[in-house]
This record gives sequence, structure tokens and C-alpha cells, in this order.
Amino acid sequence: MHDSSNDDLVILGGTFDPIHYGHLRAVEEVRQALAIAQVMLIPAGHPPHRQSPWADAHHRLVMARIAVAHHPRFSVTSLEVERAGPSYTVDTLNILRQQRPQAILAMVIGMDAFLRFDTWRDWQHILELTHLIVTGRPGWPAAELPEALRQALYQRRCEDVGTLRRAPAGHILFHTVTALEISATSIRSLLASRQSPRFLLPDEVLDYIEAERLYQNP
Ligand SMILES: Nc1ncnc2c1ncn2[C@@H]1O[C@H](COP(=O)(O)OP(=O)(O)OP(=O)(O)O)[C@@H](O)[C@H]1O
Ligand SMILES: O=C(O)c1ccc[n+]([C@@H]2O[C@H](COP(=O)([O-])O)[C@@H](O)[C@H]2O)c1
Repeated sequence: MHDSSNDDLVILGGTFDPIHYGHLRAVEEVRQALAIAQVMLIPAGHPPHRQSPWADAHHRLVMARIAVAHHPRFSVTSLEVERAGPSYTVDTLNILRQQRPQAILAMVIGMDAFLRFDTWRDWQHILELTHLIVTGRPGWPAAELPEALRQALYQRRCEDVGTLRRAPAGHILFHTVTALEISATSIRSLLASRQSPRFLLPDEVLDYIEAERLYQNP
């Protein structure tokens, strides 16, 4: 049996351009379901599979910090923002695993991202470093999985939290979270058309966006 430890982490990486309640609620629900004390948010400096984010990495890091400032169970790491080059998840997980050799690491990934997970750098190695918690998201039906991912699921899928908690890494768990149809894209569109995205993201993050005049030009 794997002893639970204070080092255990639920992890969510993202562009967070900007961070919103869809991210925060999903990761909090996973944290509670897994009975893990701490969440770490990892804003990507240079997300590998998309064009340059709208806001620069410093702003996206600050917004993530502001979003969780009053929540001691949440932290934000600048690891990827400080690293040059594409923000490959495997590089980040290698560092976290070195720092926490025995800890349960549980990385949250939306179903939309999971469908393309086999295109991530060293994705098979990622599964040795962390558990993967795949969350449902409205508008992204679980379409046909690529064969390589189907194989990985066959070997690694686990059905319950108890099994997952007995190992520090290596399982894939599907977990349904409250469906919040919020995306950073829709928030940016509202802002660009001078409409308010209030209540889709924390007020303090919106205050920052307004003060820094982010996302005003589509
Ligand atoms: N509303 C949501 N509910 C649950 N998970 C979400 C939601 N929005 C994003 N995620 C997940 O959070 C992670 C990071 O997402 P990301 O920062 O790309 O946000 P996004 O809202 O999808 O951004 P964009 O609209 O710019 O593509 C991904 O794994 C994604 O699937
Ligand atoms: O490591 C990879 O190859 C890789 C490829 C695509 C996405 N990711 C990570 O997945 C997270 C969500 O990415 P995105 O582009 O959907 O915001 C973010 O942490 C990215 O760094 C990582």
C-alpha cells in the first residue's frame, strides 16, 4: 500500500490565457475525489501545440497566482515560464518527480487534450511519472481514440480511486466533473467585443485583465 504523503499533488498544466472557473472547479473536484491535499497549477511558458498565447507568460502566471491567492491548498509554479523553449510536460514532471520521489502525482487533463495525448513528447514516459486523470468536458465527446492510446488504456485504466492511490504513478482514471462550459477562448472573445466575462472567472483576475488592458484587440 502506498502511504499517503504531504507531497502528493494534483497537477493541472495549461496555457491559462486566462485562467477561469472551468479550470479551477475541475481540479478542485479531482482533488477532493482523490483525497489529495494540494493542487499545483503549471502555466505553460511556450505551449508546445498551439500558436503563441495572447497574453505573455508573465501575465498568465500572475493571473493564475491571483486566482488562487486565498486558497492555501493551491500553488502555482513558474517552472515552465522560466524555462526556455517549448514547455514539454515530460520535462516538468521529471523535475517534480525528482523533488517528490514517493509522492502520488495525479495530472488532470481534459478529454479534449487526452484525445491527442499520444502526440505529446515522450507521452509513454509521462505515464511512468504521473497518474492521468481524464475529465469530461461539454462539447468534446469521447471520439475514437488512436490505437496507441487505446493500448495504453487497456494496460493502465483503473476504475477506482482506491486502486489509484496505491501507486505513485502509472494509472489512467476517468473522472466526471461538473460540466462548466467555459473556455479561455470565449472569455477573450467577450473582452475583445467589450462585453464582460464576469462570473466566468474570479473577480480579481478580471480586475487584473482590465488594469493591464489584456485581450482588448482580437
Ligand atoms: N471548462 C473546462 N472544464 C474542465 N476542464 C477544462 C475546462 N477548460 C479547460 N479545461 C482543461 O484545462 C486544461 C488547460 O486548458 P487551457 O489552458 O488550454 O484552457 P482553455 O479554456 O481550453 O483555453 P482555450 O480556449 O484558449 O483553448 C486542459 O486540460 C483543458 O482540457
Ligand atoms: O508535452 C507536450 O508535448 C505537450 C503537448 C501539448 C500540450 N501540453 C501541455 O498540456 C497543457 C494544456 O495545453 P493547452 O495548449 O491545451 O493549454 C499545458 O500544460 C501544455 O504544456 C504538453
